[in-house]
Amino acid sequence: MATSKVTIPEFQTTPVDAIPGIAATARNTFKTHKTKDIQWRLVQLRKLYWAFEDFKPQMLEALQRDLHKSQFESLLTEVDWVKNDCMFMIQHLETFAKSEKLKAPHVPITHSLMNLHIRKEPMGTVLIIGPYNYPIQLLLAPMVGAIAAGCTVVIKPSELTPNCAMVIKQVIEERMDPDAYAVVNGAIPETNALMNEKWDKVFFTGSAQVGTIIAKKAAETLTPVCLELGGKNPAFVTKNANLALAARRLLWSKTMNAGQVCMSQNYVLIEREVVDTFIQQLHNSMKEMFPNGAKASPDLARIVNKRHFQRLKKMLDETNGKIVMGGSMDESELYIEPTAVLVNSTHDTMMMEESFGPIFSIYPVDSLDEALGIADGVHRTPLSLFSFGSKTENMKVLNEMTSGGATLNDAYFHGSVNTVPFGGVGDSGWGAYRGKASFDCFTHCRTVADTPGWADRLIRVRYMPFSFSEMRLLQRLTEVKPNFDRNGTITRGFGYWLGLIFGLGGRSAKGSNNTIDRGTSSSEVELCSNNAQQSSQQ
Ligand SMILES: NC(=O)C1=CN([C@@H]2O[C@H](COP(=O)(O)OP(=O)(O)OC[C@H]3O[C@@H](n4cnc5c(N)ncnc54)[C@H](O)[C@@H]3O)[C@@H](O)[C@H]2O)C=CC1
Ligand SMILES: CC1=C(/C=C/C(C)=C/C=C/C(C)=C/C=C/C=C(C)/C=C/C=C(C)/C=C/C=C(\C)C(=O)O)C(C)(C)CCC1
Repeated sequence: MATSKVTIPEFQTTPVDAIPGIAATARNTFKTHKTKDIQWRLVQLRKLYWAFEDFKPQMLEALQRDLHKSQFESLLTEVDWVKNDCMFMIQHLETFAKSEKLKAPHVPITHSLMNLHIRKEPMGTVLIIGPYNYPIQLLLAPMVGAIAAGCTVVIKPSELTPNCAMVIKQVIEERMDPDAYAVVNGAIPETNALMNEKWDKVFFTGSAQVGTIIAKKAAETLTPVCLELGGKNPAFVTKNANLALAARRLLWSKTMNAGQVCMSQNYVLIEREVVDTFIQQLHNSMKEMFPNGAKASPDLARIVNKRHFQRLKKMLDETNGKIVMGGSMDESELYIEPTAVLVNSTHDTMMMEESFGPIFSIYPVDSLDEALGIADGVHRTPLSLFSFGSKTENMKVLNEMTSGGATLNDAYFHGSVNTVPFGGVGDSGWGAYRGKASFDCFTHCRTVADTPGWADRLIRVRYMPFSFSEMRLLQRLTEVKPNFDRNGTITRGFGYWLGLIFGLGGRSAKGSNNTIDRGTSSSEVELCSNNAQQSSQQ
């Protein structure tokens, strides 16, 4: 456990002129193909698991020094989190990495002899850039995915959490294969030097502003990127919500890591008639969580540095709203009390800026429709949203507004599970990771056909000179007749009525007797998810 006897080396940036060599080593190692061996990857993941166990005291101490993070939070959301990630990958890697045989309905009968399958191949050499708020988890969890996928990896921790950055460097350099994995420490010059290198994928977690710089630079070499960015996340609270529960859970979201959580709520849109009760419930929850006051609590983290402290203070100084909970702060300790501000304009600083701290606004509305309109105007594609209302109201929120992820009747619980996909939508992020999605994120799904020589006569139709009689045979085998007319309306053909009468049909409306049913929705084959992801995002 954390102790002040633990020594952590002083922060040192990596010399900029060493960076091309570090990237070249990782690229050359990938070319040796050694990281492609599944057993080799498993050994790396096992080593990482034990490194996390053995370096636990240093990690807990570093998190305490950088963010004043309590041991409880550090274990739950950083150290144990990554250990659990390692175990999940170790247990499932062989399944994830298996080639997928492609068959019907994805493959037409005419192509069934060509042994179509998807090979799961590592993308290559990847760069992972991390933020400061979860300096260990948000760097190492993607790295687990990259190791599992068979990539070589260079990681760049945030310079704002220097103790964590140095412990991570020590962990990787002492315990992992130095030719395949490396850590570069530094800030903008070092990140720029890294971005001048050619990568097979860049995985970035951080602000939308820096994410834009990274995406632009990566576009110059058509390098794919996964971006995990911030957002102005709304919470909706209606008069049908359990207000005590909503208050406790939304306060929880602003106390974990002192609200420095990209998916925590920025603002709460709440029906006017329950605003007072909700505020009262927030006070009750504050008393329960912090019986001696928030400042005295050993559990509450601090703001990472003076710049971010001043940023949050400015939001509170410039608001036209009224502080209805909290409001105290102490710069010498980088402490800000969990704070709620009642506002009445979307132009308020508390609505316009991403909080990324223990402060949030409460905005009274007359209806859920009004709330949805406001949220759409503030940020159309937030990273997360939360809805506290009746079942019907929660479904309305889900149906009418998108977000990277969402939780009903709670704060960011969808993002508190390390094995389910996590990511943004639109300008809150491109791509997803965690669980199998972490493996997919760094995997190229390569479709391969292996056409047997003896089948050449059967598939002669493709060769010139073309023959229309052979084409008619091909059409008979492959053509699927539509079960809809030119207006897009389903037509109920003879087959449908016959099926209905004999109790066989009605499940799907088939248009004509000639329809070849290849299935429409469900598939027996789990197609590699990365293909769909890549094409929808680039
Ligand atoms: N979607 C997600 O999973 C998460 C998103 N975030 C977002 O990250 C932000 C807070 O984290 P920060 O560390 O402050 O983000 P940041 O964007 O300032 O820094 C992230 C990384 O980029 C590097 N960097 C900073 N400025 C750069 C520049 N001009 N050129 C090249 N590299 C640069 C930093 O050294 C750091 O490693 C918030 O906006 C938050 O919403 C944070 C955590 C998780
Ligand atoms: C159900 C059964 C049992 C009881 C189980 C219980 C009580 C489970 C409770 C689990 C809870 C409350 C877990 C809470 C976890 C919160 C976490 C891990 C938060 C994580 C936050 C993170 C990682 C933040 C990330 C930030 C990011 C990405 C960001 O800035 O964007 C029994 C009693 C065990 C019996 C069996 C059944």
